Amino acid sequence: KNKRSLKSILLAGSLLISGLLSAQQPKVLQHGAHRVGKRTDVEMATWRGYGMGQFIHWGVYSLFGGELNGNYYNGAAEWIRSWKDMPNGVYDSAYKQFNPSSFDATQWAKMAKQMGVRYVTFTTKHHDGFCLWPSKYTDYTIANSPCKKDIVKQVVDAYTKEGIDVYLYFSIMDWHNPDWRYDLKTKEDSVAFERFKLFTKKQLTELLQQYPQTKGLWFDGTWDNSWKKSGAFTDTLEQYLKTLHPGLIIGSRFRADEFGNRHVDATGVLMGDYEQGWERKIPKTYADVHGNDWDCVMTIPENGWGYQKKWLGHWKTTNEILEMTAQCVSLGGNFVLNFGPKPDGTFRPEEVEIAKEAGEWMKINNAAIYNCEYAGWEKQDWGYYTKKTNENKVYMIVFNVPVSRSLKVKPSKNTLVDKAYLLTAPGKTLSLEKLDYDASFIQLPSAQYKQPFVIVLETKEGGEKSDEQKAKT
Ligand SMILES: C[C@@H]1O/C(=N\OC(=O)Nc2ccccc2)[C@@H](O)[C@H](O)[C@@H]1O
Repeated sequence: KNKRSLKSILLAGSLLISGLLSAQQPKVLQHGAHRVGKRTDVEMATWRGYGMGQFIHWGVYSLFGGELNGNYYNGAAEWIRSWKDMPNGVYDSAYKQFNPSSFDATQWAKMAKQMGVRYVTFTTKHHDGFCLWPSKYTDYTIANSPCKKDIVKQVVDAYTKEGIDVYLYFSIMDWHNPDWRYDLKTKEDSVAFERFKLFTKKQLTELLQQYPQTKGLWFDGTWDNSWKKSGAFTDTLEQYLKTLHPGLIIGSRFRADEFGNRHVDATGVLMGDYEQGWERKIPKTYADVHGNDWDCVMTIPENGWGYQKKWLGHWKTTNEILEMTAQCVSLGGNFVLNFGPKPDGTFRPEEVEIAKEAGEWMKINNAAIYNCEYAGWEKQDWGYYTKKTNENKVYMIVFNVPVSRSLKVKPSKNTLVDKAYLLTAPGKTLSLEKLDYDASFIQLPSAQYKQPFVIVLETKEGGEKSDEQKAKT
């Protein structure tokens, strides 16, 4: 009798515990992702084909360039207001000196066009709360600086005129707004943050209404508890913005679900139109992107997005930047390079040089970057494959020529290479030496390969047998 009752107690206990555990795993989320898999509309297809983009961080922080009284801030220059050696009064009055005498949005847009970027993400308001457009909802804007110009409008108009799509960076975290909260611990916190959420909605509405050419919003400053506790609000706000601006593209850094998860909701689905977590890092393999759209945002120096008087450590060469671009496109993403204009509105000479050199390469080789996707072929040491979307063309972007000058090519299953030639010499077919069932060597003509270059592989179905067919022979 005792044994039986003990058994029934244990059984009841285990049912209770498993019930509680399963209660923590939500079956259906109210405020999680509303779509599984990639967006399939034309706006997102355009975004997917960009290949290369430009990021621009510009604002009051640019005045300091990471330095104050001869001392350098040991962090990202656009965070200098948070430096313990920066008296708030000094930073918060600095906007009265913001007067970029050499700012010329058309020049910026032409440099970007020459570089070959297809989209730009521009800082409308960074964490410091200073607005580069004349917002009606705060005095802390460009309208009350000596500059007075509507910088956002000039950038949107100039880049759009050059055929470069514009995305607006917006920081939710706003150090200047007294209603901003890092966390919601008290009733007062919640009352203030309700005001802050309304302020945020109003500013985003005015950005989309005043700059309707905008293709998307790049959100930042959404990692604090106050925002993570506002999952329902972020969901409602995202749906409101997309209703206000059909086709709008918003990445995964915006939303939180009702459990405070960001980027990926409690059921493991990405919230947002693309993964926005690849910041200064690139996925190693295609598996790492989990079938999502994504882009990588990258600084030229090791870190730091706003103008920095001194670039600490290593800054990337043009070839490194081209290789990162090829690497991102080869894994189905876009590569976005950041520029930090100086307070006067001009760029550092290193940035101008990189834009020029990258542009010279892109002018010749952009077929392997624009409207290309993951090819699914086995990666080889010589470089990266990209595949032209909706065409039987695979590109080899070659960075490392082996001493043998033989480049190994192993097409994906049931794909044959019909023809191979240098992108710059389509009339001269390259010889393909069959190695075994599924690989070939392309023998490069003897030459000095000083620059990365592209080989075009025209493909067709057939050829390589499947494993079970092989087994029969
Ligand atoms: C693009 C950068 O974005 C930021 N922060 O990004 C992140 O916090 N990134 C992040 C954090 C954790 C994981 C992955 C990315 C900003 O603070 C910075 O000033 C710059 O605007």
